[in-house]
Amino acid sequence: MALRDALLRISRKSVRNDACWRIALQIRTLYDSAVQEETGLKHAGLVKSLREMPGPSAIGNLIEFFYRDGFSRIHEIQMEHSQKYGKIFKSRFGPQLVVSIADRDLVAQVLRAEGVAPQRANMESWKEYRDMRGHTTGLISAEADEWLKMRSVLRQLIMRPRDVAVFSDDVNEVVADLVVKVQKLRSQQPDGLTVVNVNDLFFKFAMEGVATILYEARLGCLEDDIPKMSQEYIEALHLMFSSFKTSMYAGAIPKWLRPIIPKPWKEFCHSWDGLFKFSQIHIDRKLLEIKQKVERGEEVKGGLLTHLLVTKEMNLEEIYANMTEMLLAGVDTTSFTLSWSTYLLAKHPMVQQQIYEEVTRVLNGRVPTADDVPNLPLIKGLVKETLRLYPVLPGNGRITQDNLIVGGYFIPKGTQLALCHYSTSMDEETFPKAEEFRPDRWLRKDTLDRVDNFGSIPFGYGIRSCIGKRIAELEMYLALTQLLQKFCIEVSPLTGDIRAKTHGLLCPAAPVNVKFIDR
Ligand code: HEM
Repeated sequence: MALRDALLRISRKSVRNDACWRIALQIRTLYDSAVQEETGLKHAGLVKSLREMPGPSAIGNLIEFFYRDGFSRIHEIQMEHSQKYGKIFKSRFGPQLVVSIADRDLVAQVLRAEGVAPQRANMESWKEYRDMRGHTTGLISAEADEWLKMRSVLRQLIMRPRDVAVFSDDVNEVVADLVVKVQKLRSQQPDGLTVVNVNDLFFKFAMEGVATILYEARLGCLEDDIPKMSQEYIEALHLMFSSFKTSMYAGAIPKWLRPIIPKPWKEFCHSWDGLFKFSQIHIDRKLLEIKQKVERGEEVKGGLLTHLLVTKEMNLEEIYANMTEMLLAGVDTTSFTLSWSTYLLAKHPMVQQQIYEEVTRVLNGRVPTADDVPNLPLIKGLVKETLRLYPVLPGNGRITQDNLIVGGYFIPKGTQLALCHYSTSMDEETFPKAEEFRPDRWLRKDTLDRVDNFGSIPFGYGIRSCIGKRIAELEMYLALTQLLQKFCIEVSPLTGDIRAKTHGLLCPAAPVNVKFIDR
């Protein structure tokens, strides 16, 4: 497959020498005929069909998920099934057939072959809610041209590290509040050191951090008295995730059953109402501010939201929808990763010391900025390694837009794929001693030592990958660096070994309680 990718990338421009170009063309022609032969092989029965693909039975799956609470063990089931059935297997969920791919190279093949507007999954319930309320779809739920248009606008603004570097000072203000909050919370405990359920704190930090960038506003989530509106939003967000299963059922339960089982759909709509309302209030407020400035003849300057409102590259409904979806996507993902990072640091004091020494050497006590990040490879390694061990999205979906041959199977257009990132992250071949927490495995000593990225792609890959990756990274790098500068992080006796569970996202199955001891 590497050959296939290399051949597809060959262009007249990239091969200047005529002789080389002719050879390249000949190889490509040979390859094309091999592919045709492969397609022929399918007809001759040599490429296997989906019917021949192994996988658990539909009834087995039903028992696993509904009776044995498989929804909270999706990552473990992924591992079990890939060990039992191989790197590519099929599962049936009611009428839905899903082909799971748990091999680094096959995942790479699928993602590299994507077209201009890849489709992630069936988002019917999200679309239905939006149609019902007259909202448009945002990046997560949009497809095709509608998605492409919004994605082209947003990718110009937040996809590169230098795009988000301008938010460094704003994020640092939030980090300063986080540090104060750590001090306050630990002082309320008998030992004066422990922060109980650190995820609660990181949730508020992540919400405050991402809102500072998205809405250019502070929400007050880290204050002692959280403003009512922010509190309501937090509740709506919790409802969305705590009722994850119900939200899933909301999509899975056919419409005609809703009068008999109304709760899931009602809760689903109720939490979305809260999320949209919150975004609208903040966006309308900014819009009014801009209008007043224009009326007064003042210059309008600002960040992401101001840019979108002033340039009108998206209409107001699209801005509402995207801000709502980005805020939703940016809070739990970031906070779970921060919780896992602190848990891992607390559990591995030697590793923590190594990272602390890097931070001290590079910064010499100064507050870090985005410009310092390239000089803090172990901080980057810490985040990468955390996301390898605990990818918040343990799997990702795609609906194939062409017929594909993957792993010797013919996969027709329109098939739902599940890319098993958790399994590939734990593959010993790509990551020796995969169970171990080793941020230094990500240091690029030389090219031979580099870990192949497709083994661990927690933000996805390519045109439909996470649009908030750089924002999340900036928040996490700045927060972890400053926490390490200020505190030695230790496990509290209240916390034993914590397993991961899936609750929509991969999260700690028990509260993470850690001690923050002044350095
Ligand atoms: C640790 C933090 C995060 C992780 C691990 C993460 C991971 C992901 C993944 C795996 C996807 C799916 C990519 C694909 O289908 O290939 C995704 C999509 C997305 N993420 Fe994130 N994310 C994080 C933080 C954020 C933040 C902070 C934001 C917003 C500021 C955000 C906004 C989005 C959006 C809007 C999409 C949909 C993109 C599209 O369909 O075009 N994410 N994220």
